Amino acid sequence: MKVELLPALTDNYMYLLIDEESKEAAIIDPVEPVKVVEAIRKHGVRLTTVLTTHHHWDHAGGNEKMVRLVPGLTVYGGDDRVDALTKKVKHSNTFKVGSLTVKCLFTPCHTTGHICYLVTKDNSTEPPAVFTGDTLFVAGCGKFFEGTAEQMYRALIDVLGRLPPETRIYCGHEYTVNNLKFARHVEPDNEVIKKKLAWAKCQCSLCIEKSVQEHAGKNDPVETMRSLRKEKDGFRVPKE
Ligand SMILES: C[C@@H](O)C(=O)SC[C@H](NC(=O)CC[C@H](N)C(=O)O)C(=O)NCC(=O)O
Repeated sequence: MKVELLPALTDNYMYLLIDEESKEAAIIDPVEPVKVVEAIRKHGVRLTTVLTTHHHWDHAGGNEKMVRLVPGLTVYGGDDRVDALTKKVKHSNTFKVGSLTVKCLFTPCHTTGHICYLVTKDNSTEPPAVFTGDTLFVAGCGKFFEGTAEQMYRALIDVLGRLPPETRIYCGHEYTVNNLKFARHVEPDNEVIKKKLAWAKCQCSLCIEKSVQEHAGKNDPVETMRSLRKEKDGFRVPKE
């Protein structure tokens, strides 16, 4: 299986899940459907499935447009409030996307109908993938908008915590640095947190640098600097 991360809005993530064997694909939380269409064209895949983690607008708000752009999609979700829902799922329900098996994990708390999707490939050594929406983030979890601490504990420890340790986790928002700063506040002497925070900050600046390098068409920071200076020298500030 292949997973392409598609950044959306300010800090959301959509994910394009591709079964390389059948070229069938699913999209998780397509809040920006036009970006999804561009990605499926780029990969030459057939999008058949929308996996909605929960009904909030920044996850399900693109569903109506998504089904207009790609007719015939099956839209999965665990809540009647999910836009364009065609198939309501419950805990442990399974279905296929090409040769991949998707298992629904009911993790109510952030919302009462929140579903995480566990994806495995049969007869393969590939590690599973789980799409956790707003239940689990890197170093944190979602707010308890419609649930209790008991429910979040169950979701994180009893459901997601029992997945094989090699499972790859794909969460719904980028909150890593803020979450780790809070973790450092809670455990100021924890060296693992300090190291992870330094790593996360570094990743953020690398991402920024990477997009600037892409703009400049260079893969070296000094060459990028040279190119940007030259570009700015000739830049006409647009009238607005
Ligand atoms: C309704 C929809 O917007 C959400 O539920 S988003 C998930 C939610 N995020 C926030 O409240 C914003 C947090 C802030 N911008 C940040 O960077 O941390 C959430 O559940 N956040 C978890 C948290 O720990 O804040």
